[in-house]
Amino acid sequence: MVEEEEGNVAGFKPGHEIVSQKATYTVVRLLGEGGFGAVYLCKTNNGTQCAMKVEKKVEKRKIPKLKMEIAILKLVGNSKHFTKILDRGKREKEGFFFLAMELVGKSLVDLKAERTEKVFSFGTGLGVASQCLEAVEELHKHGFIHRDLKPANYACGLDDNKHTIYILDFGIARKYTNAKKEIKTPRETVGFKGTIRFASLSCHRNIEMGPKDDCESWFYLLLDLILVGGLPWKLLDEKNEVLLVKEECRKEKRHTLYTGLKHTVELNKILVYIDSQAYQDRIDYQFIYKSLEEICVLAGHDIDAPYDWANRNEDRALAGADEGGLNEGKTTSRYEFYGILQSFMTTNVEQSQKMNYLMDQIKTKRDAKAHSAQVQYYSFRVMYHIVFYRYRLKI
Ligand SMILES: Nc1ncnc2c1ncn2[C@@H]1O[C@H](COP(=O)(O)OP(=O)(O)OP(=O)(O)O)[C@@H](O)[C@H]1O
Repeated sequence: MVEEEEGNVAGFKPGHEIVSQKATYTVVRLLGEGGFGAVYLCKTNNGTQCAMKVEKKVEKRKIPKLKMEIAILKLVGNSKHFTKILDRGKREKEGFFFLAMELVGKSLVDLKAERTEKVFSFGTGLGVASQCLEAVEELHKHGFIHRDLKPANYACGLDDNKHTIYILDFGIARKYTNAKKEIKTPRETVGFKGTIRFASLSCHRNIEMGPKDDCESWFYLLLDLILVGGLPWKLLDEKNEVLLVKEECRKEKRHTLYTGLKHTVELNKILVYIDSQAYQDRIDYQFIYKSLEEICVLAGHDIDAPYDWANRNEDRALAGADEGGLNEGKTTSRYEFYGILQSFMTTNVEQSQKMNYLMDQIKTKRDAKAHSAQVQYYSFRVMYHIVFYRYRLKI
């Protein structure tokens, strides 16, 4: 995410207790870290598990990001695609805010990375994307835009909810309507918010974002779920270079958006519709759902069929979450090391994918010299993190 990066709370070790008026939460392990905090798998005193998001109190940040998350989760209530709030509060002395919420499963990035092809099957991709949009529609209905839609910010549910997709992380969401439910007057210029790969054209151009910009990011997300080669700007990191490719994909290079995909004419109609919308426009979500369904039918799939991961039993949140993780001493360090390593690998799945891509290029002898330098760079980064954490934890 491109924004200020500080205030992480990633220091809780397995066994650490967070006490609230409602319950005592024992940290089992780190689930992930983001720009503003960390998320832990916790156990309550009655044995139930939950996800605990923690944000360090930072003087500079007058309104904690968690406040926005809590406000949104409260607003949407029991909506299908949102995690339920279990507890929330502030630990004044330790200087952090927390939000205990319903535990969900793996993120779409993790689920995709588990597949040999590194993308979902066409049917799963379209079905999942349709649910992702339902979540966004709900958010828009309540007057908020997300501004950071990407596969990492969606996850599948656990157990009976494996077929449900949840939207996560409202840290940079923004209210786009006023108290009278009217659309706010757009600001003259705005700073870049979100993630370069999934950012809308307006976001790149510092233009006020509305619901249609979430939809544009959602469309990139849909392609990211099913495109074997990834989005055309996948290997670029520089904001302006990415914008240039996104613009080209609206003109002479439109076909490069759909390399290897079927039913591209129908898919492209969705993007044409999204691109035709303006900041203040009301989105016709039904048109998009119907289009996705029709594309599925054309491709011989059922949009509601079980997803690619339906028959897998293990869940990331629960894997390795046994009592051993709470032991003292060396075992604790080892678990912590695995937790950190896992979280590093999770947050760097994109880099791993980049490495895989580069390795393929080398195998096919395309520009081998340049690519092997990049592979060396990424391998070095992974090795550095492993050595650094082993040294820090003395294991
Ligand atoms: N309810 C949950 N259950 C299980 N895992 C979760 C839950 N909420 C978040 N996570 C995981 O925790 C990690 C960090 O979550 P999240 O993106 O919400 O944090 P963040 O600090 O707001 O990050 P960002 O930098 O994107 O703002 C992700 O890997 C996510 O999948």
